[in-house]
Amino acid sequence: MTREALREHMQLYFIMGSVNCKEDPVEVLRKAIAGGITCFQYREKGKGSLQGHARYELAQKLRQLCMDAGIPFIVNDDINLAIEVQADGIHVGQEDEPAFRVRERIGSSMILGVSAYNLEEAERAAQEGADYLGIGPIYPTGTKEDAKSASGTGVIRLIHQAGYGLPMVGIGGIHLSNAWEIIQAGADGVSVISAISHSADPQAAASALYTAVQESCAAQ
Ligand SMILES: Cc1ncsc1CCOP(=O)(O)O
Ligand SMILES: C=C1C=NC(C)=NC1=N
Repeated sequence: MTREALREHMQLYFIMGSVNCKEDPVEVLRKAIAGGITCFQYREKGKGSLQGHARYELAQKLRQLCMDAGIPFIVNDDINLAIEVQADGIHVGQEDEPAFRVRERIGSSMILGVSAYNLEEAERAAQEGADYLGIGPIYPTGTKEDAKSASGTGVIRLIHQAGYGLPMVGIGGIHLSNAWEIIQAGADGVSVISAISHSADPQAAASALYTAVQESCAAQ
């Protein structure tokens, strides 16, 4: 996938695992896709997350939905699972395996996403061959227990101005009301968990977010 195609897919990047969903994760993803998400990450983490065969089974089902919809299916942290289900990509955080080692394992065909909290981490990720950056937490979030303190959109502006040219999304506490600020700061899109996964109507939530991002991009 070209960098520009990937940039397009970064517009509305939904992330979730069974822990983040009140109803069946497969149904939540189906509705989110119907609402217009442009990328999906399977992040099965935290208390009560699935392991072993159940984890693999769910990954396979979610991957099939993404394949049918033509959107990238990314796996968080679990490189073995990503390879096993032939995911389109893998996303790693700063406390996971170093990006350059992940790249060695997955080769150049898979998408490699890297989390960055500040300019220094973004710089290192760019040097180590990341295909896109996830910057955050931007706003306070209750979804990731060990999240660092919310940095605000300044760090997105800083990284955008550094001009690495990498597609990037903001993440952390992003909702309909603040999505425009992420784009205005220079990100190519927004990444959300609870704004969609906790919604009573994931399709409507995704659709409204997608429209907000589209309008913000047009205003840039
Ligand atoms: C995985 C992750 N990384 C930084 S914040 C976060 C959680 C984002 O969840 P939400 O969109 O519900 O705030
Ligand atoms: C922590 C994360 C930051 N950014 C993205 C896109 N995914 C993540 N899991």
